[in-house]
Amino acid sequence: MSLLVEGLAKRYGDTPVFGNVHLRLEPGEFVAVVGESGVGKSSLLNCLAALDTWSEGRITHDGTDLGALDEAQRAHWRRRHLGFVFQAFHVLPHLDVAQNVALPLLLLNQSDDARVAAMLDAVGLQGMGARLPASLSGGQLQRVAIARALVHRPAIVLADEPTGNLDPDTAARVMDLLQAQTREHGSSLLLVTHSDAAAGRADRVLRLTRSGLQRD
Ligand SMILES: Nc1ncnc2c1ncn2[C@@H]1O[C@H](COP(=O)(O)OP(=O)(O)OP(=O)(O)O)[C@@H](O)[C@H]1O
Repeated sequence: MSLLVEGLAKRYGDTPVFGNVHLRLEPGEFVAVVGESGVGKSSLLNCLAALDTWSEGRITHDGTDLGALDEAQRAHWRRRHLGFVFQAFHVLPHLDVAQNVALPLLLLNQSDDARVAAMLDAVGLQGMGARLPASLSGGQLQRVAIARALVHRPAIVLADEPTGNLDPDTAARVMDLLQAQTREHGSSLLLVTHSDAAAGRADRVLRLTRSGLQRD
């Protein structure tokens, strides 16, 4: 069930962003991607999530060539295999906490209130399911986002600067949680970060430059 990236290149129009990116993300592995601002880390993550297209190369997951899927098939692949955590949380403001966490299961026709409640417990938000996001702190919102990214037990969790908006203590607690939860579910975790503290927790740290992705 590894995610394999071979010779990936990304351009926006005629402007190259990165090229020659190779990566094998193994089940259960935690990889951090670091790199200068603007080098294309978020663009790479969007390619890995099949949210954006790439200019050259191949991404395969468990033998499925993501580039060969049409839009509907990509969406299906994302729903089934992927959890995504963003710096800006991206919880839906008009849904309550439990409804936000339940969303991936709903989209898979696998609604499971007990699983949602267990996930809220696991991230320390027990009893807060009926609260609206506007009434939560940044750390609490990021825990909602982590619960939502993991509730459907995805094989791959992609996290783009998930602690970027949090103070150091809250960031450390959110990272503890993200690591514990991905470990418990056997998910691979790919984390894009500017934080040395967050990167230092990873099994491997890779640096993205214009010419590829290398061990830091
Ligand atoms: N949709 C787009 N169209 C054109 N250029 C884009 C687009 N998205 C990003 N870029 C450019 O591609 C480059 C890489 O951007 P990206 O956000 O992936 O970098 P990053 O490494 O994640 O940066 P940061 O660490 O600051 O978040 C930047 O020069 C950015 O301006």
